[in-house]
Amino acid sequence: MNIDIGLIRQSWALVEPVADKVTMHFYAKLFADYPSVREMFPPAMDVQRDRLLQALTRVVLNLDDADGVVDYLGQLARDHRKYGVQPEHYPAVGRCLVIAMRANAGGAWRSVYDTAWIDAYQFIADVMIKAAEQEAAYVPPAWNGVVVGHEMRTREIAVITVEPTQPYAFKAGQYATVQTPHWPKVWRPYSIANAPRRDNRLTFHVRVVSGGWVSTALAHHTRVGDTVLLGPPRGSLLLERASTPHLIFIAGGTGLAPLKALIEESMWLPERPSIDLFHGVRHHGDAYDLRDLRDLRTHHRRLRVVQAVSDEPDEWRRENAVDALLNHRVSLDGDVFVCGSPDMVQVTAARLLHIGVPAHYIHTEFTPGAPTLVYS
Ligand SMILES: NC(=O)C1=CN([C@@H]2O[C@H](COP(=O)(O)OP(=O)(O)OC[C@H]3O[C@@H](n4cnc5c(N)ncnc54)[C@H](O)[C@@H]3O)[C@@H](O)[C@H]2O)C=CC1
Repeated sequence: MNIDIGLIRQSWALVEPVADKVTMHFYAKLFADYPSVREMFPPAMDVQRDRLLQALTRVVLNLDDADGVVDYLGQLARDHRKYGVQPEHYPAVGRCLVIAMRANAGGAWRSVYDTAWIDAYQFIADVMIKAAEQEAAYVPPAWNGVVVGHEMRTREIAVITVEPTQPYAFKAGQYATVQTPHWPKVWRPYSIANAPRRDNRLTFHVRVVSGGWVSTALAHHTRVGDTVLLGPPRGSLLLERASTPHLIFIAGGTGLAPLKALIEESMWLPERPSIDLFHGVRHHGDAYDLRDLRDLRTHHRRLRVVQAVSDEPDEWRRENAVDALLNHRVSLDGDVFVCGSPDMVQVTAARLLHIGVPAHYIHTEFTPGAPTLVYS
């Protein structure tokens, strides 16, 4: 890696305080000079701008960990295949990025920064192009899926089953990004709520988020027989992270989805772990999956399911999932998997640490520095 890390960091420090302006400038320049690139992006660019910023920040901060940066860029490239990114797009992006940084550095930009960024960007582009090409040999950029099941479990939560038209290999606990024909180019991640099945089907738990384009389209404007696009499976909330015979699963709302997949997978293990699942919802009516969870219990004798209700005014015992765990005096002797909103995950992990659960027993999808997932 032939990059002057010192110059990159110096120049980044100049533009980081105005990073929002840099990204706006970058996209304006890119779309003005290369209009055909515009159609690869969604109509509203806010989420996309944040992603570019997160990615750049991460690369700049980690340049001295060459292996880590290469892994990260490779993943980024594989994720970008579904947007239709081609090798010829990279020089355009690199050129506009340098122009945008220079224009927003308040006159302090030096010509040596140009050279440093051209070298750094060449390295980034080489790694990404190679990673995308390697994967293209055996994995499609996206999968077509037919909706084969659509059930409104509450007014705001749909359970949707999709059958990809080609084999879709994933691990229990992973998520897929989903695009509906209602919102071309807009992708949102949803956890797959089942372990891999012979019928190749994937089930998603979709809660309508206020103002959420994809969640509204999927829940309210999608029917059996409609098609969606699926991105490749991602995520590391996997059962292989666990090492103990007793597992504790703490789910908030539709954060239940990946944990349910892990329960299904655990049923195939030669030595089934015992599992305590605490599912927190705000109101009784939000307990959208009780029937399926009861069904799972009849097949998994070592599974216990506790439904906790946190915001019901008439409930004598209002508790979230982690309160319920403590109230049930469960022995905290095993791996704990937590999934829900980013706040819920953070608060729950902090409480678990506080009550003495070792950090290496706590598993979440949100790792520091990783881009936050937006389920809307
Ligand atoms: N649909 C999916 O595939 C997945 C969804 N998620 C995320 O899970 C979340 C689910 O949201 P909803 O269903 O609306 O449920 P919600 O977040 O409104 O509430 C579910 C439960 O979590 C508790 N909770 C919420 N915030 C908390 C906090 N800061 N501290 C402690 N407890 C808290 C609530 O009291 C309630 O018991 C969303 O943020 C979604 O993005 C995460 C993974 C997968």
